[in-house]
Amino acid sequence: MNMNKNKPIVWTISGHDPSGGAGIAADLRTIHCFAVEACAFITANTVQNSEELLTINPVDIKILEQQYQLLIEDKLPDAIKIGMVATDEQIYWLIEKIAELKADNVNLVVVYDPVAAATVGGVTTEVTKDALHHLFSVIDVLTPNMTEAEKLTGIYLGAVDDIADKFSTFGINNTVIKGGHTDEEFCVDYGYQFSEPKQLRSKYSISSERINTDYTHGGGCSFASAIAALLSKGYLLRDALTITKAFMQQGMIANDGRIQYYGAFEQTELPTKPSIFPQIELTQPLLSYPTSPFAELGMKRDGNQSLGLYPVVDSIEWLEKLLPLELTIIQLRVKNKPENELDAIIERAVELANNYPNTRLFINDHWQLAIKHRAYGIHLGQEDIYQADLAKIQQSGIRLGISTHGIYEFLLAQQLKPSYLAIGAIFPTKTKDMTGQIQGLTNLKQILNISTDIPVVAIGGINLTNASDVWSTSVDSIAVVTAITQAECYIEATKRLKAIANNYI
Ligand SMILES: Cc1ncc(COP(=O)(O)OP(=O)(O)O)c(N)n1
Ligand SMILES: Cc1nc(C(=O)O)sc1CCOP(=O)(O)O
Repeated sequence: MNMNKNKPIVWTISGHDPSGGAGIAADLRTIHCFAVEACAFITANTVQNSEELLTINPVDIKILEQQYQLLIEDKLPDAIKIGMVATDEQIYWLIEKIAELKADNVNLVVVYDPVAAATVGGVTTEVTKDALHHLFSVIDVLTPNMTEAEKLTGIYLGAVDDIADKFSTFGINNTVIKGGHTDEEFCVDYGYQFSEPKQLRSKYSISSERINTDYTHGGGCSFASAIAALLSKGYLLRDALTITKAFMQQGMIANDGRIQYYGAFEQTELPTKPSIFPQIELTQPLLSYPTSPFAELGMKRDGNQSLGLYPVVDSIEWLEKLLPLELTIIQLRVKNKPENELDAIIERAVELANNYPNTRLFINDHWQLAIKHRAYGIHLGQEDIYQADLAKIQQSGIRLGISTHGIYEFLLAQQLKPSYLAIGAIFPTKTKDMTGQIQGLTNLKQILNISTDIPVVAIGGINLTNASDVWSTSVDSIAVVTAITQAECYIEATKRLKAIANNYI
C-alpha cells in the first residue's frame, strides 16, 4: 500500500457509452465530485447515442486481467462500483478478483448497479441469471431501480419489502431500491439492511420532490458511483444515501424544465445547500405526534441562550461536585440503576439543580420522571423517540434534546423540532461503543451547514486538546464525559474547558 495516498480510491467496472451520458464517463465525473480517486475498468464498448443502443461489445478478460495486475500494485480500491458486466466469463473473473481483494481488505465495499442485468434498450447482454446470482454473493450494496428490481426478482406491483427480502435470499444484505422511475410527485428511495444472524430487516425511506427534467441519462450510474465514493470515505450507507440523494437532486435542478431531450445527468459538486437535502421518513410510527416545536433553551434567569460546556455525568455525587462550577447546562445520564431507585435519584437531581438557577439540568432517557419532577430538559437517543410520548413531552413545556449519529439521523430528528440536537461521536471515545459512527470535524461541519436555528451540541471524544477545533466549527455546545470525570483535577479541567468555550461563544 502506498503510504502517501491521501484520498480513498474507487474502482469503477462498467461499460463505455460513446454518447458520454452513462457508464464509465458518468462514474468518473461523479467520483471526482466527492474528492475520491477513480480507476476504471471498461467491460464493454457499447454503440449507442441518447436514443438507442445498438451493440454491446465485450472487452476480452485478458485485458481486464492485465489492468487488474498493474492496478493492484499501487491503486488498491477502498470501494468498487460495478455497472455493466457484459459476459458470464467477466462475471466469474470479477467474482474471483473481488474475493482476492476482500481477503486482503475486509473493509472493501462492493456496490452493484444492475444495469443491463437483463436488457438495455432492447439489446440483451450475454449474462445468465445463474452467473448473476453468483455475483450477488460478493456484493455488499445493490442499487436497482424499480424496473431492474422487479425483473431480477420476478416480484411486481411495487412490493418493495418482498423484493428486498428476495434479494437477501440471494445473499445481498443492503439493497437500495430507487423510486425515481414513477409518476409520483415525490421520488422515494427505499434502503434495506439485513443483519446477521437472523436476517433482521431494517428499512428506511427518503424522498425528494420530482424535478421536471429529461437530463437524466447516466443517473443510475451516477447514483451508484456516489454511494461507492461516500462508502469509500467511511460513511454509513444511510448517510451515503442521504448525501447521494441530495447530489442527484442538485444535478437535476441544474437542468430543471429541460425536457424532450435525453441529456446527460449533470454531476455538479458536493451538495451543501439545505434545501436540496431529502425528507427522511420516520422508520416507524411515533407513539404520539407533537403539534408544535419543543420549548426553546432559554436561560432560566436572563434569557441568554448560549449553551457552552455541557458535562454529562452519571451520579448525584458528580452533580454535587459540578453544579457549583457555574455551568450553563449539565446532564444526568444514569444507566443500569434499578427502576425503584430512579425516582429518588431524579427527584434529588432536580432539587440540587434548582439551587443553581443558571444551570439547565437535562435527564437522559427517563422522560416520565423528568416531567414528574420538573427537570429543565430531557435527552433522548434516536431509538427512544419511538418509545417516548413526544406530544406529552412537548405539551409539558420541558425541553428536549435528541442524539444523532450522522446526517441521516440529524435530518430525521431535525424534523421533530427539538430544543437541541446532539451529534456524535466526533472523535473515538471509550465511554460508549460508537464503532463505525465517528463523524470527525468534516462531517460535523457538513451537518452544521444544513442545520436550522436549533442549537447543535457536539459529543464524543472531546477533550482539552481538541476542544478548540470543535468550537471552531461554530457548534453551540460541547458535551464531555471523561474529559472531566477522569481528569486529574475535575475542577481545573472544567475551568479550562469553560475558558476555551468562552473564546468562541
Ligand atoms: C448531549 C448528549 N449527546 C448524546 C448523548 C447520547 O445519548 P444516547 O444516544 O441516548 O445514548 P446513551 O446516553 O443512552 O448511551 C447524550 N447522552 N448526551
Ligand atoms: C454518551 C455518548 N454519546 C455519544 C454519542 O455520540 O451519542 S458519544 C458519548 C460518550 C462521550 O463520552 P466522552 O466525552 O468521554 O468521549
